[in-house]
Amino acid sequence: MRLIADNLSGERGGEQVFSGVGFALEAGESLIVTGPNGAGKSTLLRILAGLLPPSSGAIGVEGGGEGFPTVSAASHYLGHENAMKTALTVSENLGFWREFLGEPHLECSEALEIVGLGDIGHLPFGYLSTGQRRRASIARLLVSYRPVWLLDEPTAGLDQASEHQFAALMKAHLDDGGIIVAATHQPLGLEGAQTLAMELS
Ligand SMILES: Nc1ncnc2c1ncn2[C@@H]1O[C@H](COP(=O)(O)OP(=O)(O)OP(=O)(O)O)[C@@H](O)[C@H]1O
Repeated sequence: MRLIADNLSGERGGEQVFSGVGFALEAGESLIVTGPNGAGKSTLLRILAGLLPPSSGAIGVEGGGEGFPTVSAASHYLGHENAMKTALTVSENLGFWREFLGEPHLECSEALEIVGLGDIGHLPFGYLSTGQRRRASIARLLVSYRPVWLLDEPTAGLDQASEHQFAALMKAHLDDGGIIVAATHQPLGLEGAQTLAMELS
């Protein structure tokens, strides 16, 4: 599979935030997006995820087959918000996403074990600490399969051990032929990643 972005521009509130962004990622490759607050990293990820339209340019996947014909169909999007209901348990939240997203991959219990939350699946999501909430959201990447992971500051709130654990998960995804685009202010430990440094316009 190949993910291609060609000469993309993005705007918010009628103002151009970035222009001329292009890249191509093959299976197993990753792109780290850096830049100051407001440079447009989240805007770019939301455009890739299909949540916002580009103001110009094109994005697409090649080789996604019938299952993953577009970038949005092929992608998991992990935004700043964790997209979990605070009153439901961690397991109920993950179970919802597994069913809603389809392409079942790991069982919820397995995914929670992997992110170190195996003991607290029964707790309401709202009881979790900031880092535990992020880890539960990372488990969402594992319960349904998507070849492309779009990650917006994925390690925000994680302690060092969880950062290392997440780096290993990303590496496994890439070794498995996945593709990652991640916006970050912190090193993510992805060796050989392409980089895109966005600037304030
Ligand atoms: N809904 C909106 N309406 C108008 N302007 C917006 C909206 N959302 C974001 N912006 C503006 O778009 C610009 C880019 O924001 P964006 O969130 O993409 O930046 P970022 O690089 O991800 O920043 P950060 O590092 O703080 O997460 C900012 O100037 C922001 O104020």
